[in-house]
Amino acid sequence: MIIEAAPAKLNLALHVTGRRPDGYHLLDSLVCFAAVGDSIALTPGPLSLSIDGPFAAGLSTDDNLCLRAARLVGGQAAIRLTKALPVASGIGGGSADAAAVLRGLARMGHPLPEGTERLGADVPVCLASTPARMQGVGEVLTPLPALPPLHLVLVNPGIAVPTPAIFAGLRSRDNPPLPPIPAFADVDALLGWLGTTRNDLQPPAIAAAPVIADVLQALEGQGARLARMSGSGATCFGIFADPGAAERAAAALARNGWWAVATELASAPARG
Ligand SMILES: C[C@@](CO)(OP(=O)(O)O)[C@H](O)COP(=O)(O)OP(=O)(O)OC[C@H]1O[C@@H](n2ccc(N)nc2=O)[C@H](O)[C@@H]1O
Ligand SMILES: Nc1ncnc2c1ncn2[C@@H]1O[C@H](COP(=O)(O)OP(=O)(O)O)[C@@H](O)[C@H]1O
Repeated sequence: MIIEAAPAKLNLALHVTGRRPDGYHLLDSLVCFAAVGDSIALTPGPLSLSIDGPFAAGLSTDDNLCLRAARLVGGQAAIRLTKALPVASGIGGGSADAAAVLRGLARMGHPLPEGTERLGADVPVCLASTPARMQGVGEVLTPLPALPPLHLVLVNPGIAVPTPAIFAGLRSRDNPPLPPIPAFADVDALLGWLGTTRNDLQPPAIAAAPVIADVLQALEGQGARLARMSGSGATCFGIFADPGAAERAAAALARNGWWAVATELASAPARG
């Protein structure tokens, strides 16, 4: 059996810089991955999918990105998806799962295909699951040096936010790109740089789901040095000073009935 982790994707900064004629938006995003995520297990055999884990109930086994990824390369395997991330939540769960299936099938002899952004705009960046600048509609990737260690809390208030509706709610589609991304010497340097950036999808997401503003305020109230939404929401992240502060904040925010986890950055996926 082959096991692949599918780490949660975080857009630490996300600028929307334009729109293509087909309606897809041009992005400029600093993307990294957390040490929390879904898990994929592949066993050689006829193609099938089973799903377990805390968020399994939100998903269908028919039209699932795991199966679409396997079909793209003609992979034959029984796929078991353990769904630990909330669905449709701005942390790339479906894209991370599809990328993990492709990585696993590559280990079984199916080379990684071209054009994986057709499965989902976040699939290319999820294939490497290491820090990157993501541009184009998600397919233009520039790998970045390792980020400084981060003490993160991820919080989702339990509402699924549909990505197309959030893009449709943008007031401005031609925003400035990210400033140049330096190699960050430490977390203070990263926080200083992040302070000059935004998530352009945050205002339309808050308009659609005002509880996101409550989540951000609650993260700040727990001492987050930066609180921001990831992707099209509704998951938000906080960057804390140390692991203890992150653990205490996650425990306090979970008492609101929210999904809240303290975590770190992911290490690069194992190759095998
Ligand atoms: C916004 C981002 C930022 O990382 O993250 P999430 O909120 O999904 O995590 C991604 O670009 C989302 O990626 P993903 O969720 O894979 O998107 P897709 O399935 O390809 O597209 C869903 C829909 O979002 C819109 N979309 C997506 C990507 C993009 N660059 N421009 C868009 O306008 C389109 O309306 C598209 O039909
Ligand atoms: N394996 C999967 N995990 C999550 N969502 C999936 C999966 N397969 C298909 N989907 C569908 O993709 C949509 C986007 O989900 P997801 O990738 O979790 O969003 P986001 O990138 O915003 O976190 C959902 O509406 C969901 O029904």
